[in-house]
Amino acid sequence: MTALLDMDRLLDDLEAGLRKKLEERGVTSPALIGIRTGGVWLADVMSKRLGLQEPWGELDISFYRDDFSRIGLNPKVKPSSLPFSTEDRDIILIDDVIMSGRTIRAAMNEIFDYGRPASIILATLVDLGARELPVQPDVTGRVLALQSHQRVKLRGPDPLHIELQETGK
Ligand SMILES: O=P(O)(O)OC[C@H]1O[C@H](OP(=O)(O)OP(=O)(O)O)[C@H](O)[C@@H]1O
Ligand SMILES: O=c1cc[nH]c(=O)[nH]1
Repeated sequence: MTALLDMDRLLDDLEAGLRKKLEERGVTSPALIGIRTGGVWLADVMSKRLGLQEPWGELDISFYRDDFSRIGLNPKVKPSSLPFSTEDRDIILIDDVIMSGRTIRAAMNEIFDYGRPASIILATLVDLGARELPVQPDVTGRVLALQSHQRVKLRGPDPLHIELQETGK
């Protein structure tokens, strides 16, 4: 296990970036959605930091993954829970990590099944690059370049830490 980053600073940077983006876009009443599982604790933390009054939502994108027919359904999958319609809303979509972009592609497909949003701001705590789809975060805490055999796992919120994993490939 390796602590690669100052996690408090990372959260501060993500919050500051989000505040700036919301101001730029003139968004005053965003609806926040976290992607399970890594985006859920982060949605909770950011909702509090941004002082959002409305409950945030959780997306489980398992059914929307592009390899669903290959991997089938994990028994731990729970239905998504959005306590609001996304129709005409300004959405903050949040996740701990972005790499290929496939999770975000799946999340956006699911969001549109709940209604057509007015806009989406994508925020990720860590951006690993190595994109396979043209999906970029609007706000990110830190860009981190890994070697091809490395992966990271973010765990939070208490204690908030990042694990570096060697895949052996
Ligand atoms: O951009 P991508 O290549 O799709 O990778 C990003 C996703 O990978 C991790 O999720 P994971 O599938 O490991 O599940 P978890 O959130 O339950 O840890 C992370 O939390 C992101 O959701
Ligand atoms: O290293 C990685 C790659 C994708 N998603 C993660 O959470 N970590």
